[in-house]
Amino acid sequence: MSAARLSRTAAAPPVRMVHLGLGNFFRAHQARYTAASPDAGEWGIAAFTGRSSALADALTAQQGRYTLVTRAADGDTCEVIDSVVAAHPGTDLDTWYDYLTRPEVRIVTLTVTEAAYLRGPDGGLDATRTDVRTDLAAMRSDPRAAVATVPARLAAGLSARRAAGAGPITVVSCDNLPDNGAVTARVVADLAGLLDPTLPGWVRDTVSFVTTMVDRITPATTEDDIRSVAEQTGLADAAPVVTEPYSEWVLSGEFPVGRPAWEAAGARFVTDVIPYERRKLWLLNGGHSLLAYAGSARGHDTVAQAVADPHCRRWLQQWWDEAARHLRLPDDEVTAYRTALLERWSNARIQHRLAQIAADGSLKLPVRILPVLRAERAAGRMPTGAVRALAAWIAHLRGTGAPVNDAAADAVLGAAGGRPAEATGRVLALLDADLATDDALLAELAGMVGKR
Ligand SMILES: NC(=O)c1ccc[n+]([C@@H]2O[C@H](COP(=O)([O-])OP(=O)(O)OC[C@H]3O[C@@H](n4cnc5c(N)ncnc54)[C@H](O)[C@@H]3O)[C@@H](O)[C@H]2O)c1
Ligand SMILES: O=P(O)(O)OC[C@@H](O)[C@@H](O)[C@H](O)[C@H](O)CO
Repeated sequence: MSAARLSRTAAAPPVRMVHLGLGNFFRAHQARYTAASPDAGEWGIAAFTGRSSALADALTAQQGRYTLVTRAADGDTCEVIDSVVAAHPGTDLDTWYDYLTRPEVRIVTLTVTEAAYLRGPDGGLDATRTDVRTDLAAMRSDPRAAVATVPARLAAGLSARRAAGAGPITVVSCDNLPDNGAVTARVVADLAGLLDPTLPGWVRDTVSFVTTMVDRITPATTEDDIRSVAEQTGLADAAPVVTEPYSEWVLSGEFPVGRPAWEAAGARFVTDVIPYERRKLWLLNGGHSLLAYAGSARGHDTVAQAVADPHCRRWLQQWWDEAARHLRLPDDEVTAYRTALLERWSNARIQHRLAQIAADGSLKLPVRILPVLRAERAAGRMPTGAVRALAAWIAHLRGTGAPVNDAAADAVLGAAGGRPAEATGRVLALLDADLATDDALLAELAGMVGKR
């Protein structure tokens, strides 16, 4: 007998939120918080993929519903999430503009990866990029053009909202970037200013950019996951999501036109998100990046395998000791987070691939590792844990461990070849020109790269 399909039995909530970056994390996190809020019946989400239609088609066939599998070390819990009421391919710009011009649509959330913000060396939009220039030209000839980049989709959508008089809206970035609200505001304002000098002022007065720290380890779905969901639930779900039990969402900023009661589902609203963000970006994401390069170089495929390796675990503790010195949080809170991380990562039933985490190191290491490295060097110390993470990444660019998949592959691969002493200097200069003049650091780094 074939399994029953997932479908909606009650009326879908009205669309009042739009999401860009329909993938696994959004479905394990923001969509789950929304579904678990007491006012879920008022807040439906229309979600867009980056470009492709595969996930949008699969979800449309299930009326947006999907199974969220919370995978603990000792078993699974399956629940059906129904806050996503429409799923669209990212290329469907007509529908994107349609939602953004509706006054009842109050929130846009984002999980588009670090690379999608298209920042230049000064942290603002890199307007020299071909894709940005192409979008800009298209927007100038048609305000509802089929633009491709995330800053252009946001700026064009907001411009259409202004033209429609649809009023204020809140944009919530849920990507792993420090101060992600300000980053989003900056790239949108930069693009808006190039399009129409009056648009940045309207955006500043009308659009609230909220900063968030998001945490829930959510790997890519496998064929085994799809089979296991059918066995456990008796329902045929083409697009389930597997996630860990731990979940955290800390937000800071205004929602002038309302939001779901996410706090009732466990989210926390604070005035300063920075300490939480650093704790997570340095300890979890920085630790992940270290394991992605150093662990895959030792032959491991998953986080759970790497963290079970005493060498990797020692390197991790060394990195955490260095990072912890610069966190503005009570020691016991940091210790508890470290303990929780080891427990989370040791859950071998979560198959989090090191190759997935290894992608885009050129964008991740500056955020996850370099702030600690700089602070340690300024204090006159040589932070071996941070240097090891960087050295393992450079070795990965030179062919060790997980395959290279990086938004800046041409530049970093070009710099990483040749003798370790010169290669390390060239690669570091791409990340931070000042650090690349630190001779003691370069010698330490080249020594570690040379050993691999
Ligand atoms: N997976 C996790 O454990 C996790 C946890 C915390 C935060 N995040 C954040 O969420 C992001 C997405 O993770 P995921 O697991 O959902 O990945 P995913 O691959 O399942 O989905 C990513 C989504 O972003 C879109 N996208 C990718 N590049 C884009 C681009 N350049 N422009 C527009 N859209 C683009 C994709 O098309 C897809 O819709 C991460 O990069 C990270 O910033 C993920
Ligand atoms: O999702 P990315 O590619 O930014 O980073 C990979 C992992 O470090 C990340 O997904 C973590 O699992 C996540 O941030 C945990 O909350």
